[in-house]
Formats: sequence, structure tokens, C-alpha cells
Amino acid sequence: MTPHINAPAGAFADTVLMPGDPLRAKYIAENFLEDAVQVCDVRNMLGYTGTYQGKRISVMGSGMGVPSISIYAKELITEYGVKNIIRIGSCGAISDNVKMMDVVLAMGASTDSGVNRTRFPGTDYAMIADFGLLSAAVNAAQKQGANYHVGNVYTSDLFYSPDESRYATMAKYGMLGVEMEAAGLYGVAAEFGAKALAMMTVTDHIVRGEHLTAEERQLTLNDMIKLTLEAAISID
Ligand SMILES: O=P(O)(O)O[C@H]1O[C@H](CO)[C@@H](O)[C@H]1O
Ligand SMILES: O=c1cc[nH]c(=O)[nH]1
Repeated sequence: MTPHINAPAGAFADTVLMPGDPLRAKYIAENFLEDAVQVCDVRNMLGYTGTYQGKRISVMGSGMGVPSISIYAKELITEYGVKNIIRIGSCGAISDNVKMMDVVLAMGASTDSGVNRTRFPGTDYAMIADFGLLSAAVNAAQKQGANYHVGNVYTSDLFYSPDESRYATMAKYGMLGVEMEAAGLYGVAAEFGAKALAMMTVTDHIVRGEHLTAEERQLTLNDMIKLTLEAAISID
């Protein structure tokens, strides 16, 4: 047990899917995993372990933001021996060629969060996905016929940014989407020797002011869950 995860040793599979919302973790466990068992609930950050097509898989909420996912990812890796963490989240698009409901695979994650400079002083360490996880997700996206993009995302500390001009700079530098955890997850994985990938569906277009309806959100969520689970069972 850890200060934040009240699961017994061995409760988590090698691969953990992490949505921001713990209720999304519950939804995935109840609708996509077989024989899923709830393994933790501190602060209602729900975690489950079950199987998908015979392979043991866990799913646990990460909460919102770099500090929150950093705590859970660190404890999963160092206290529960988790080897692969795949974030399945949502993001806001900023450029014209990334559309609502597209899937964004974060090959890299730029950020205004300070955690990685604290971790590696004096350095802009490049926050990158694990190549094996990324390729597995690309293969699964191609099989599914998903509209997907691979590249850099922007991990923001602020959901409500006072500086709207920054979106033009992000678009200029090719950021595919804005979200709030990927760079934190990649930093933890680098520090503690695990593999990580962040994938997001586009639920908002920040510049155009577009937002998915509840029905569209559910549909895209289901597609991304299937894509992620297919990728998860294809890795070692
Ligand atoms: O849908 P999730 O995974 O929570 O991801 C996005 O949504 C939250 C903000 O609404 C942030 O956590 C952001 O990264
Ligand atoms: O961080 C996020 C997540 C979804 N949509 C946004 O606009 N920002």
C-alpha cells in the first residue's frame, strides 16, 4: 500500500491504462474488461484489474494535471512494478488539420510545467513516448481506420489560460493538441524506467470554440478504448 493507492502487492497488471477521470476507469473496467475487480479507491481514484482477450490489464484514474498523474504513475511503477502506462485522455485541438474526434498520439510532449526541469536541472529534457507502445498504437489505429495524428502535444498547467496568444505559437510549432498530463507521465517514466504513451481524442477545438456533444464524446471514447486495448495486448 502507498499513501495514495490502497491495493495489495500484485494487484496491478504490467500494463495500466490511465484516463484522467476515475469514473472513466470504472466504465472501461465494467464494459471492456472481463472479470474486473476493483483494487483501490483512496480519494475515489478508482483502479481495476481484469483481462482483455485473455491478457491481464489494469485501468486506473490519474486525476487532472501533472502533479496528480505524477503521484499515481510513480507509485504504480515503484511500488507495484507496473511496466507500461498508457494515458487515454481528451485534448483540445488548435490547428486546422486536427479535427474533432481525431486521435492524437503524443510522440513528444512540450510543457509549461516545471517538474521536468526540477528533475533534470538546467536541461530541457525531451519528453517522448516509448517507441514500442507508440508503434503498437499506430498499428491499432490503422487497423481500426481511425483518423490519427502522431507528433508533439502541449501539456498545460492551466486549463483556463489567461494568454490566448499562446495558441498561435503552439499551432506554429505543430502542437497537435493541448492537454494536462502527458509531459508529467513521460518524465516519471523516464525517471523510474517504465514505458509510457499518451493518447487523446480531440473533444474540443480551442481556436474554433467547438465542443463534442455528450453522445459524440461517448462514441469516440469507446473507439479509443478499443484501440488502446488492442495496442495493449499486442505488446510484451
Ligand atoms: O480527459 P482527461 O484524461 O481528464 O484529459 C483532459 O481533460 C482534463 C481537463 O478537462 C485534463 O485532465 C486534460 O488533460
Ligand atoms: O486540457 C484540455 C483537455 C480537453 N480540452 C481542452 O481544451 N483542454
